[in-house]
Amino acid sequence: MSHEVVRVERLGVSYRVGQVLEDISFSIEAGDYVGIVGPNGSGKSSLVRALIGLCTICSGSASLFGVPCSRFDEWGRIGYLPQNLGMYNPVFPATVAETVALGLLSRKRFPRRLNRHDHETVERMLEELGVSDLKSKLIGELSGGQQQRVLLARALVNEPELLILDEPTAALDPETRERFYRIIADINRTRGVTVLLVTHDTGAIGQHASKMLYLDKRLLFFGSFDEFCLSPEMSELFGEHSQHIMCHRH
Ligand SMILES: Nc1ncnc2c1ncn2[C@@H]1O[C@H](COP(=O)(O)OP(=O)(O)OP(=O)(O)O)[C@@H](O)[C@H]1O
Repeated sequence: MSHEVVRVERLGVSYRVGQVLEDISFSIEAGDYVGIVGPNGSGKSSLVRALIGLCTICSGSASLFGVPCSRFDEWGRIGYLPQNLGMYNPVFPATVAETVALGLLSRKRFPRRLNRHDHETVERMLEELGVSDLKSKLIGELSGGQQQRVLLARALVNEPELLILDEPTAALDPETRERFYRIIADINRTRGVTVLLVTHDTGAIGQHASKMLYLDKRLLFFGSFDEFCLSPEMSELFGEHSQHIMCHRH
């Protein structure tokens, strides 16, 4: 039985302004923790967004759990934490607890109602991410870092099999960032959840990722973390200093 979670073949992605990704091919197995790196504007967010149908695939193909992305609809198996913060208007009419509870609806069939067990699950997740005391506040009233924690709780509440995190720690203070990475590493190790992490945070990726994917419109590297550290091409592209920090801390 195949344990392939993501397969991408000769993928191209374009916006109205033109093509931003070309000829990308790789596959990710269940339990992998993949660090996606590359310069600003290299297409990292576009790649993960294409997987979940948020931008247009103009050539090639991509599949999730063996199903072409265009037909995939088991969204409860995926937790996604988008890059953009501050997307909630201060008067957006949802509390923190309601926002996290929304994450549970994707696994439910009609009528999509939450039961007592669901509410307990939400409480537990809020607790785990240290935001229980904020649960009755409107999501738009929180700081960027607090919103980020709540959105992570929403991404995790379903116990997803694939977790896609797009620069998740940008707004977090150092202590919360550490805690955040510990939680992700823990669910990867103990529950075998596959993780795709887009980040510029070289230290964190060195501590946790088992595989690396380096993009710059094209796929310039995909392989194990150790191969990445030994690659002279990556030293040149990534910068010896960044590569050293990353590899030294592993
Ligand atoms: N919605 C959009 N419409 C048009 N062009 C876009 C859109 N989103 C991204 N782009 C363009 O696509 C290219 C890749 O952007 P993307 O956000 O995928 O890069 P990234 O590697 O995630 O960058 P960063 O590290 O800065 O977050 C950039 O040139 C960007 O301007």
